[in-house]
Parts: sequence; structure tokens; C-alpha cells
Amino acid sequence: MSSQDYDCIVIGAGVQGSFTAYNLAKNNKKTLLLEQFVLPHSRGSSHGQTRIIRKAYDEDYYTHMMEECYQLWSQLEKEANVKLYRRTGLLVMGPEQGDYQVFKSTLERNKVPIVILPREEFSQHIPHVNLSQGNAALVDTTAGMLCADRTLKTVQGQFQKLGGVIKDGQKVIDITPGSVVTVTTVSGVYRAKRLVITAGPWANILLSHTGLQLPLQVIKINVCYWSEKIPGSYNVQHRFPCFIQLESEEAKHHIYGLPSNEYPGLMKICYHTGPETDPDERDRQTDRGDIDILQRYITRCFPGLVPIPAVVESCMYTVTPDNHFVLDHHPTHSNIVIGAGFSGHGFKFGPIVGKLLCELSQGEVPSYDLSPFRIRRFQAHSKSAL
Ligand SMILES: Cc1cc2nc3c(=O)[nH]c(=O)nc-3n(C[C@H](O)[C@H](O)[C@H](O)COP(=O)(O)OP(=O)(O)OC[C@H]3O[C@@H](n4cnc5c(N)ncnc54)[C@H](O)[C@@H]3O)c2cc1C
Ligand SMILES: O=C(O)[C@@H]1CCCC=N1
Repeated sequence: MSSQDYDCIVIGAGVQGSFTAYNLAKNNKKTLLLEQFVLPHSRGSSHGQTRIIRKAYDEDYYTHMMEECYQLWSQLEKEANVKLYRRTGLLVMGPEQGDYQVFKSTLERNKVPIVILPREEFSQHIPHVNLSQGNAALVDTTAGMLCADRTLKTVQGQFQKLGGVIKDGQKVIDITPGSVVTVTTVSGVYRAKRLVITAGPWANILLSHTGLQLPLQVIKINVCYWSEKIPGSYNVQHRFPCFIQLESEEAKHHIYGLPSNEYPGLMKICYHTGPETDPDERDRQTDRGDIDILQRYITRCFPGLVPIPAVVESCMYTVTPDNHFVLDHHPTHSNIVIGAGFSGHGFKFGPIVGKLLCELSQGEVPSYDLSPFRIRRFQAHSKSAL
């Protein structure tokens, strides 16, 4: 095996590619992780200080995967001696008869510890928030925040300690499928028996070299931070939780937030959709319709915040038509595995996605039923070239 030959190449060092490479190295596979930008970077979907981790989901299969995933997060923390998870709880608010009931049933069915907050007791538990008319509320008490940038640094570091090789600043410009896959970057040519593509918003650009297109939409998210009128009122140290406001008449998509933490006195609150963008032209996309929706919501429900964003950063989602991930083999090249379309909720699953993509690439039976994540569910869709 020459120095350019690997058991497996992983393209894309975001959260999913980094955890996949780490799992491959743990399984004694000679692994190369390729990244187009110099690391660390803030041009994809995995950067920033924080992400929400939760078991509160509509579907049982996500809640089931999160059971093991919490353990994997904790194992990584112990192995690397770093703190990545902070328990805050997740406040779920939503119209009583809508998605809220589905979240509640999933949590109850799976025996996730929750606290129901009756309307008359709400403000005693959650001061500084107005519960919308007709909304109900509960807290997923096991939920919390993950340190995102620290996670990438940690998992990439552990991968390298296991002998894994990271080459950053190496944009992949060609892929030649075959029993040995050839991957060409701007400055090298590498070969491997197996390839994993975890390219986030650039997935379809890379997949075009393999004759496949998936129905993925890339959207820009304005990551907004809002100033506390009274310092500390929404602070993590004062036990303010993360929250999700489920979709309602006035906001057609979720609104979610994390307590003030990374920027003193600023709480992060975002809208769970945004305008479509080309990933290489993200900063040219200046639509701020989402911010208007957030301003109205904050004025009404978070009266302790100044309803003008103090900081706006950018991030991207890569969204599938059903908002479920793609975790599958390439339909015509079985030694190519794809992890894509994490639809704005994939970070918390990083450790389990890494384990599953590693299993798929090694031809093993995956630890979970992956039928919700198969490519063939898009067969009827116009953008899939299967
Ligand atoms: C604002 C925001 C808030 C979010 N909040 C949450 C949350 O609270 N909880 C949660 O669980 N999830 C959340 N998510 C979603 C989560 O962050 C994403 O699902 C996850 O980061 C996707 O990771 P990825 O590895 O697929 O993509 P990315 O992080 O984009 O990684 C893909 C990598 O591939 C590289 N690449 C692409 N093309 C090439 C090429 N040709 N050659 C080499 N490298 C290439 C890119 O540069 C990039 O580094 C949020 C996302 C955003 C944007
Ligand atoms: O995945 C998450 O928890 C966040 C909050 C809800 C919307 C998307 N991302």
C-alpha cells in the first residue's frame, strides 16, 4: 500500500465526516479525512459554539438513536477529558393540539423524563417568557447544549491520535468510482477501497462526479443573538433552558433558542428555515424575512430581550424533502457511502452517524434500521438521478 493508498477516504471534515473518520480509525482502518477549507472554518454547517441535544422528537427512531448517542457523547468526553455536553433541559412549547402532542407522546412512550408545565404554573418555572395563547409546554429534562467547535477539535484530535490523517485545504475536484476509488484534490491524488461522502451543503456537487443527484435544498440560516434587557435573565448559569417553539399560525416553522452563554448577555434564537443559497455564494444571500418573523415572536414571547438582533452570523442547512437524513450506499457504487441532508438537526447525532457510516462502509449490518434514511425513498422525486 503506497502512502497515497487508504482503506477509506472520507470527504468533508464537518461533524459527520469527523465522527465517521474517527470510527474508522478506531476500527483499525487506514483513513484519510479530506477537507476543502483550512481547519477550523466557519463556511459549512458545523461551526459555532453551541447546538441543542435532545430526545424530544416526533419519531421514535430518532429518540431511540439518541439513547445510545448520549452514551457515545459521554464516552468521548471521558476519552478526551473534555466537557462537550451541558444539561439545561429543553422547553417545548406549541399549539396544544398540533405537533406538541406528538412530541409529548414520543417522550412518554419512550420513558424520557419530562415535566409538564400547566399554563397557570408556567411563569413560576420559566420567568421572562410569555406562553402563546392556546399553547402547552413541557420540559425534556435530559436535553442540553453541546459545544460544537470544541466537538470538532476533539474528535479530529482523537482521530489523529489513532493514526488517522487529515489533509485540509484540499478541495476534492474529481472522484473516479471503481473497486478502488480515485479521489483527486487541488493538490493530490488518493486511492481507497472505500469512500464516504459527508460534504454537507456541497454534497450534490461531489455526487455529480458519481452520476447521482439527490433532492437536497441548501438554505442559509441567519444565526441571531438577542440582547438581554436585564443581564442574566436568560443565562445558562441561571438555569434558563434551551427551547423549541413548535410551528403555529404565525410562524410556519419552528423557532428555537439557547440560553445566553457564548456571547455575554446575548441569547441565540433562530428560525428553522431560510432562503435557498448556493453554498459558495452564502454571503451574497441577504434575505432577512426570517428575522422579521423572529422580531415579532421575541416582542411577544421574550419581553426581556431587545427585539433587534445584536449579532447575526451565518450557517447553512442541507434539507431533504422529508427532513430525514440520507445514510446509505451509493445506488450504483456500493463501496461509496453517503451521509447527507441532515436538515438542520444532525449535530447531536454525530457520534451515531459516524458509527453507522463506518458500519455501512465496511459492509457490516448497521446497528439501526436505516430504512427512513435510504436514497430510494426519493425515487419519485424529480431531482434524484437514480
Ligand atoms: C444555525 C444552525 C443551527 C443548528 N442547530 C442544531 C441543533 O441545535 N442541534 C442539532 O443537532 N443540529 C443543529 N444544526 C444542524 C447541524 O449543525 C448539521 O446537521 C451538521 O452540522 C451537518 O454536518 P455535516 O458534516 O453534514 O456538514 P458540514 O459541517 O457542512 O461539513 C461538510 C464539510 O465538507 C466539506 N467539503 C465540501 N465539499 C468538499 C470538497 N469538494 N472537498 C473537500 N471538502 C469538502 C465542507 O467544507 C465542510 O467542512 C444546526 C445547523 C445550523 C446551520
Ligand atoms: O436539532 C435541534 O435541536 C435544533 C432545534 C430545532 C430545530 C432544529 N435544530
